[in-house]
Amino acid sequence: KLPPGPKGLPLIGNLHQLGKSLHRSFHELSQDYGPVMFLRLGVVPVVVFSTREGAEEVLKTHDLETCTRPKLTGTRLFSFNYKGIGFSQYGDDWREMRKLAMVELFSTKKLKAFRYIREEESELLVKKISKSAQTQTLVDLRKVLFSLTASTVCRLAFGQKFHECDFVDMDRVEELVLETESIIGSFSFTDFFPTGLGWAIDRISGQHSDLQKAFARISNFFRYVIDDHLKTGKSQDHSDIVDVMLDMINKPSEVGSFKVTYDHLKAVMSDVFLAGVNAPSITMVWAMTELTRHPIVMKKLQQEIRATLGDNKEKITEQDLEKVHYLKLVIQETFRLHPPAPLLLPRETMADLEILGYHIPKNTTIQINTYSTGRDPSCWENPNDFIPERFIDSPVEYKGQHYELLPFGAGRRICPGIATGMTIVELGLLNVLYFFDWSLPDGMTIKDIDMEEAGAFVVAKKVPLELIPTPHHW
Ligand code: HEM
Repeated sequence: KLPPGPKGLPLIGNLHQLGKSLHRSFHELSQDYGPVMFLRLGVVPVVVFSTREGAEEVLKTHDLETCTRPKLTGTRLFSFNYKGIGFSQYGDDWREMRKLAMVELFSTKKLKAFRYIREEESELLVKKISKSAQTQTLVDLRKVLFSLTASTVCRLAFGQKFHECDFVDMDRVEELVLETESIIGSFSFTDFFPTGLGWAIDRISGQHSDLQKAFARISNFFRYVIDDHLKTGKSQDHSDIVDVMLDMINKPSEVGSFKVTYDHLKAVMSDVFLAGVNAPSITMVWAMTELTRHPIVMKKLQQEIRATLGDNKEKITEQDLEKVHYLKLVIQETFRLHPPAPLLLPRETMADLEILGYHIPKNTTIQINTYSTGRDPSCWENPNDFIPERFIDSPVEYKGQHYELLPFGAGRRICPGIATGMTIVELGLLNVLYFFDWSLPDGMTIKDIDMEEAGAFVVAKKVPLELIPTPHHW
């Protein structure tokens, strides 16, 4: 007994029923076909789960059988043949690289040690915005917040200060991340049609050459970072994960143990670059968008922040984050309505399974639609409204234990960058909201704020959020 789903056409299955935005198409179809839905994308069977119960069954009860990733043309290329974390199948490469990143990048020790990097980068953000504030010019929040995350994450992981480095400029980095995410998120027909046919369509449509070009550009960028490490020895700031992996490549340990290669190194760089840079900045932009649309919430939040932290502080530190409770509720509510990766990353079943009374065959792609769970009226009162107060006295958190709110996923493949990502988001927003008051440009009202989304597996606000900053006078 397969789950119900829309009737497909020969060869293409249900592909014609999906729009550009997969999570929205799945959401709409699930209103007709129910919370567990079966589709066929070309030859690939897909089951979509749209409720808390479904997400919990998959990610908690069947964690081990559903924790591999499907093999796709784009993900194979950008994970250097599945040598990294995010796109790799469950197995030795994934396990070893995730373990290494947990120690060298995400451990509590590293989080504490790298605090000064996040604080310095946030101070730079304030300086940058202050310049626009003096002249009362518009700030494109996407640009400045992307620059904050990109420079923080790349400095943490690659030891590279991008503002001082001669082989990269921030606009190029943004272009590179967005181009790569968009090309990975677009369909390769090779993955959905019988071998020869899909292969031919991808060559005629240009998909194959677009993938190769984007891959060449990103590989080139990684090559620069690696060469720079080899040339200068240990990096400017600290010994980073690139240094550690280069050591492992050059001095392999005892026979029989796991052998780290350049492909592992580039795949981990690709993970950090693609998974770590965009999601925090997208979250901050959505939070600022919702706050601008809800001036009462903005006012309450800024009053709480300023009353708690006191007047005329010169600098925000990470210790301040523990004191600003309402900011955390605002971020949770932002995640509920705007999860940056609404379908998480796709999973694949490693065995035939029985889930919620349905048969799910081995090698089926599993999609968890957190866009739907975040708007499920059986979990949330007035689900379409932005109400951070709903989390006061609520046990629900974002860390993968509450299946109605899963911005970072859950289970074995949960995001390992939760703590890093959350600190960047909290610190960035706290700086932006403590030091500045924000207004819409002349002639624009709240109603004019466009809420359209863009992106395939990472979904951002499509139209830039441009606001005027004014320094706060105490
Ligand atoms: C607001 C910030 C972030 C959000 C919302 C976010 C969200 C996610 C989500 C939804 C997944 C898929 C989880 C699943 O399939 O269950 C994921 C995976 C991942 N994220 Fe994050 N992420 C964030 C920040 C970061 C940062 C800063 C890094 C690294 C510097 C990072 C590295 C990764 C990696 C490596 C994976 C793959 C995990 C695996 O497959 O084992 N993320 N993230």
